Amino acid sequence: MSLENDNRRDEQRRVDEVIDEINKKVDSLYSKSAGLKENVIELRKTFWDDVTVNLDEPDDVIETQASIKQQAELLSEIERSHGKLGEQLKTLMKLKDSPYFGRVDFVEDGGNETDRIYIGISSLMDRNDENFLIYDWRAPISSLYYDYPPGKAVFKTTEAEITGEITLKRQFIIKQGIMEGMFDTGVTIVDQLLQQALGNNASTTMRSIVATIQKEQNKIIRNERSNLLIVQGVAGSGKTSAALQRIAYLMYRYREDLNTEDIVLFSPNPLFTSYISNVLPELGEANVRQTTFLHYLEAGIGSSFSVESPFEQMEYVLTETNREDYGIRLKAIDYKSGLAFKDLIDEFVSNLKKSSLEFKNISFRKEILFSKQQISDYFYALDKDLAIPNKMQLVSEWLLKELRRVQKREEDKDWVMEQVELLDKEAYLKAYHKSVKQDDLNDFASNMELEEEFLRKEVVKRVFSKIKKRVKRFEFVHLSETFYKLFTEWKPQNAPELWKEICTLTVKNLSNNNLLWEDATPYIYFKGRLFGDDADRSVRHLLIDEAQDYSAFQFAYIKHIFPYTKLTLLGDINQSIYTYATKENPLISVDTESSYEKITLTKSYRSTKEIVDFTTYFAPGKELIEAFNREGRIPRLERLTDKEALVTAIVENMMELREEGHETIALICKTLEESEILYKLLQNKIAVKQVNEETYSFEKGLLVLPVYLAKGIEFDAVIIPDASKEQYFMESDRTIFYTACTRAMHALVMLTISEPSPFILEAPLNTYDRKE
Ligand SMILES: Nc1ncnc2c1ncn2[C@@H]1O[C@H](COP(=O)(O)OP(=O)(O)OP(=O)(O)O)[C@@H](O)[C@H]1O
Repeated sequence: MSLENDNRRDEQRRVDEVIDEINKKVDSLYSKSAGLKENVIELRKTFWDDVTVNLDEPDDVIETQASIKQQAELLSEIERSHGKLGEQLKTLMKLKDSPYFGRVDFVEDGGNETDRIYIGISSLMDRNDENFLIYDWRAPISSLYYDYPPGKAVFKTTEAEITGEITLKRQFIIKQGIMEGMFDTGVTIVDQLLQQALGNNASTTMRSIVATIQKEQNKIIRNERSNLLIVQGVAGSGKTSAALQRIAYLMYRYREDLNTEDIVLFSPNPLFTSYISNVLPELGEANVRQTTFLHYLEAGIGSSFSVESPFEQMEYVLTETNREDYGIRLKAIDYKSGLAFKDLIDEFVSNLKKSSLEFKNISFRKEILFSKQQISDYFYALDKDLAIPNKMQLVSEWLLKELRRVQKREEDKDWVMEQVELLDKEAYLKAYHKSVKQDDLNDFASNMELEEEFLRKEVVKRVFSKIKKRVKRFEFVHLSETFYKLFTEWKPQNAPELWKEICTLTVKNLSNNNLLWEDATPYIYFKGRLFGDDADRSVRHLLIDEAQDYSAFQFAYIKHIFPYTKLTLLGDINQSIYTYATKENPLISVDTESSYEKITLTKSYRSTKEIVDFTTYFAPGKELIEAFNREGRIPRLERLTDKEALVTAIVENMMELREEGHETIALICKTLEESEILYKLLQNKIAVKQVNEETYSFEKGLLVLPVYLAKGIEFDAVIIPDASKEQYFMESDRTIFYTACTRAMHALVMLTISEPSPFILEAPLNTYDRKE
């Protein structure tokens, strides 16, 4: 006991010393930063003093511009340095609160000195910049902490592999500079700390997990060699957490040449985007580009169509079962999600080389400058062996040349003078200077003529620049009309079953400017095949969360447009709520040609042992699911007599859960429709908030939402308001029900008026409580 006390005292002393150092660094940064701030203020005040302004002669104008540029660059350089100091200060303030969370004592083979390695969210050197007081958790040496228990261990630096022995492994809980807990550990990361972290209430934003990263998760975070990294992890195994720490790791490892814009994260919905938005800033990193796949596609599709969201498609599949064309739509979704449809599009595109491309007239002031027929003739007269995108380029160049000719002709027309009057002051000034410069020997009258000529040119140039821009974007092609032909005139060789009916349905939607979700990726793929190089070279790393919900076509498209990007796919095949995704999904099978690495996570950290044990019985896949040993109350199934009793039961359960200390309680429904009906029933009885596709963040309390919007998110307690046989019965409902149940951290309550879902009955009676 006394040794333990001594150790603790020593460690607290070290914490105090490190905080002392931090304080000194903070003071020195403050004075530097104050100096820079003064510089900025001073420079802003005296900005114009050091600029030589002279606009008399053209040379003087150039000199003036250079002088302004120089001064502005100086100012922005100082401002940048000021910003960097600000970031350093922020990190130091975080370290001051909790300088580190772990320590490993390491003796390198062949040496006899023990290195004490303290690990925190950022590195800190001593005052002479000689020794590390704290190592960044991402430093190569820190992996010892995550990967090994005491004993033989090894870590890799960029140059070598260092072997040795860990003689001590210690974890700390330090808050506001005070050591609140300290554990020496034999296993990788001691359960006690993880227990504490997981026992907390759910939060409306996700937390970072640096102090308790598990060995398997560390493999994902630090993986550098794979171009395609696939992570299959059971519900709550820390896939999203690992993805975010991985981003932070990459930002650190490649800090010299990786910017936040080089990394993109596709998340399932905007609510989720806001849910995870805190993690990277918490780790001292700027947020990367986070978007949804829908958003990404919409940007490329433009305004010609309104694009159905994956959730609208889901809602249709779940609720519109009585629609006449329901069966056809399911067939269409199934077919268009697969690679056979991609091949069909390729076949159609090669057909377009011969005929059938639709073009648009290029008109100007109600006059057709180039008719669609003219453009088509030009296109089809080009060398047959050229690829379509090359031909598009040639057509565009031809049109631009022709447009320059028309532009010249238009300059003398009457309409131009009317427009000249509407020009801004700047254009007049420019024209004046040009006319003076060009002929200063002329008399005043001829200067006026020159000026008018310039102004006319300016007007026509402005108008034509818009047309030229559109030509450069190949807008002379009627893309939607050509796509439309895929489903109308064209007769494919390998048409799928019910192709005619699928076409009728597609045409109906396209004619109403609706692009169904299953058509969105094919459409943009088709666009790329016609217009060419659509590869996105700006993205170095793309991470896709909830990857099980992407179709084979979508994956193929992603690989096609990000050919040079390293991909990390994270998902759980047990949670594929879109049935088509289970086919040809890389989480299950990847073609053997491509090199990839797969990491499987089997331990679930989110839910209590009771919830994991119960849900494992009806998990759709056969993967091993291990519960983390954290106890809670047993899941409960309540059978009620009618709607009124159901509402009462929701209110009562809610009160009870609140009393138990749960703060975020979610009523998870199968569909949006169900959640809207329930919301109306509850609205006047209890404070409840509805979450829909437009919800961008949520607060603590009682929420009602459909399961597909709860994806990736967790709550203290989950109530399934209709866990009946009618609601969750078909095999395709299994993943939905499983996903809903696994959102719960501490408590799960299922309510039903009629017979309970057969999935619940697959679990033995001792894994849940039944209240009749
Ligand atoms: N190593 C860890 N230390 C502490 N908490 C962890 C750890 N790993 C996971 N967790 C916690 O477990 C919960 C689930 O993690 P996360 O959401 O990342 O899992 P997931 O695999 O993405 O889940 P799902 O697929 O069900 O959405 C989170 O609260 C997360 O903070």
